[in-house]
Amino acid sequence: MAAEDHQSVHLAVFPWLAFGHIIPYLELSKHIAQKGHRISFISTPRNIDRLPKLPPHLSSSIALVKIPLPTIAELPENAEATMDIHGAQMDHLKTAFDGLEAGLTRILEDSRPDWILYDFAAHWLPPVAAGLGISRAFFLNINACGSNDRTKPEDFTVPPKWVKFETKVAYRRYEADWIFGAGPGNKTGFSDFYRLGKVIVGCEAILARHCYEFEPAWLTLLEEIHHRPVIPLGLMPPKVQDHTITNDGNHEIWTSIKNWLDSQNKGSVVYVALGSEVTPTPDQFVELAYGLELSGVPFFWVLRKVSGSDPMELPSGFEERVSGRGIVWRSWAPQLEILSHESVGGFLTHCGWSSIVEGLMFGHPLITLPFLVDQGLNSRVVVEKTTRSRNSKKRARRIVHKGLGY
Ligand SMILES: C[C@@H]1O[C@H](OP(=O)(O)OP(=O)(O)OC[C@H]2O[C@@H](n3ccc(=O)[nH]c3=O)[C@H](O)[C@@H]2O)[C@H](O)[C@H](O)[C@H]1O
Repeated sequence: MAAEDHQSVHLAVFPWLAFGHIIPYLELSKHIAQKGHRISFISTPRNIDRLPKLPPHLSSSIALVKIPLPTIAELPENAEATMDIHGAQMDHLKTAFDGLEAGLTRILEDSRPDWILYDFAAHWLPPVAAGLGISRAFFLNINACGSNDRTKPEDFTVPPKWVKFETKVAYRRYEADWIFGAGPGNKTGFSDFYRLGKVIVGCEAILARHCYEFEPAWLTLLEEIHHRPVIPLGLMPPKVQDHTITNDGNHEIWTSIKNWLDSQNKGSVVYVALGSEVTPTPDQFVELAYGLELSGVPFFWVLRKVSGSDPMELPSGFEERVSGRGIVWRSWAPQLEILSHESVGGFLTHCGWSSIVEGLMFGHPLITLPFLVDQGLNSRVVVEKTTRSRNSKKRARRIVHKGLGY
């Protein structure tokens, strides 16, 4: 709603620490600021410093507010900026995130925004905001089917009993076990689903990075089971220029990557990336390397540097054997730029929701390799939705762009 139709409102925006959340939250903040409203975008200093540059005309409407993450001995120095953490360290990161409660409460007490837009992890936030008279919305930037809670692993391997429409979207048993393993075993004792349940119960509206054109059933179900308005925002396909993480020496990086892509045949390269939170086990990692080697196709593999776990060694002689045909990239990659290059012809993805949207917006065939959280569901939803039609590439592009009226 444009501000001139109503008075301008002030929204505090508080995403989870991974860039798969931060980027869509920042995109949404820009759309809202564009309508004449004021934003306080809150995250840790390192994440704020790495945000893509704001468009000059919005910089006065979007305040970037830094809130230092409490230091936890078990966490590497810049854990939230790189997400190069795994297993128990993710639990420690969520404990550190919970340690932001006092600082965020002070920010809200001082600035008194009209609304706060928050993410799945801040289970403690709704009562704090309600106590200050601040209205609350939860921005669900994962697939709508990822938010339906269950109570034990086996419940996850079939669609929930309250789903009345035909679907095969459910977890594999190993994915369901991961969810429970990430829950009771972790330091804070909260599983992601516990956090999700608390933030949904505590909000007055759910904004969803989704659109009825992609699939209406889960969105409608969300409203029915949570008895709250669900506002689909569309799939929010980002613009390349709005996506570039700053101060990572981007221009030189992109130039070197582009030169290699330019040397490959059109549509020949498989782009391989597992988002900002996934750390494969050493065995999974080696299997992925052998798979790429045996495929015989050119590839660009974004390889997560892992801290605090077993060394992730590539099979001996791997890089020599694939030299010239495959690139192993060991730091943050300009993903959107790479996906936009004409030499890329396929995307092997962990099925993080942002990566799926980005793969679909360029009409790339997706090779789905889900690992955790909602990724298994995202994989099944995409397969269920985009393989039905004859020309799924065109349909995928159309759905993504129609979703936000692009
Ligand atoms: C939403 C949810 O949060 C997490 O997202 P995660 O960061 O892992 O993955 P994406 O959602 O693809 O988001 C990753 C984002 O980082 C960008 N990127 C990543 C790596 C890189 O080297 N360069 C980049 O530009 C990428 O373009 C995308 O925008 C969980 O997985 C969850 O499953 C997912 O649905």
